Amino acid sequence: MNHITAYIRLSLKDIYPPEEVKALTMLICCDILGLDALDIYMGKDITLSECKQRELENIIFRLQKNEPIQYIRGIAEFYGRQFRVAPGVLVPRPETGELVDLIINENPEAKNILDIGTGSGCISISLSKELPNAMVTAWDISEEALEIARWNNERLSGRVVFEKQDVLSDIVSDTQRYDVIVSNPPYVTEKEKADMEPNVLEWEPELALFVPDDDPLLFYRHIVVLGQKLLNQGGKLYFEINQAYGTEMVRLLEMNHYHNIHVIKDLFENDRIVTANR
Ligand SMILES: C[S@@+](CC[C@H](N)C(=O)[O-])C[C@H]1O[C@@H](n2cnc3c(N)ncnc32)[C@H](O)[C@@H]1O
Repeated sequence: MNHITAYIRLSLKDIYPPEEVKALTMLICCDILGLDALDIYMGKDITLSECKQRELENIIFRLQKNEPIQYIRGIAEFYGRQFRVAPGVLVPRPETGELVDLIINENPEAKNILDIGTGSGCISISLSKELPNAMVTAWDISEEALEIARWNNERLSGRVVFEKQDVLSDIVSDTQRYDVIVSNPPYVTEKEKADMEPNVLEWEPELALFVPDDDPLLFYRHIVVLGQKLLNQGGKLYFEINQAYGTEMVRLLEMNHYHNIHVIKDLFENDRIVTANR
């Protein structure tokens, strides 16, 4: 092991699990400092320039404060592309990539798609890239998120139209009709805060994460009602959900006259996606 990897591992070993320390070490050395992966594996001793040494110390300092590596880099990988991220938007998760994959496979001919709560734009931009015939609209309440999403859309040559909309408001202005509505809305209850990792709790935006304990389906309740107005007949809803509420989601959709309701498990065997037709 060279002295750079030894320094990184020693600095992080009390904060992150061993596998994560290994992954972070490679990412810092290769993707951020630009060192050669083979040199690192071979344990070749490398001397950093003064500027790179300072950069390394800054990264370690931020990681020790639990800042997500994606915010430190300003980049998160999602569905094969790099999205700009900053503390104003949620870091896209791999489970959300499964949602995108499902929509692409099931709706190759979709013409109009709406993404509610777009954050970095990871879902909407991926869909607009992968489904070139679809017009994609994306809403968020946060100006900060919309600014980052627009930036990602431009850099990735997406074709998404972004709108500031509060989905909880009764006067959502939209005359368009959609084949698909997708949403990964806030779904973590306040009581679940106790089980959350500090890199999420202390750094990611509350607005993107939390719902009241006494109304965990707050966003879904509004979106299923909206779906009855905005979806074409036979159009489809796709939700990412809190794993604790699969059964309640099915009941909510049944009560609102949706059919063909499916709950799909994620890579970790948790209820994570719900789909239904209008
Ligand atoms: C869980 S994040 C999802 C972000 C992104 N779609 C993703 O999957 O990574 C939820 C998003 O909903 C937005 N949001 C919160 N309240 C909202 C509201 N009332 N109306 C519209 N968007 C809202 C947040 O700003 C945040 O970007």
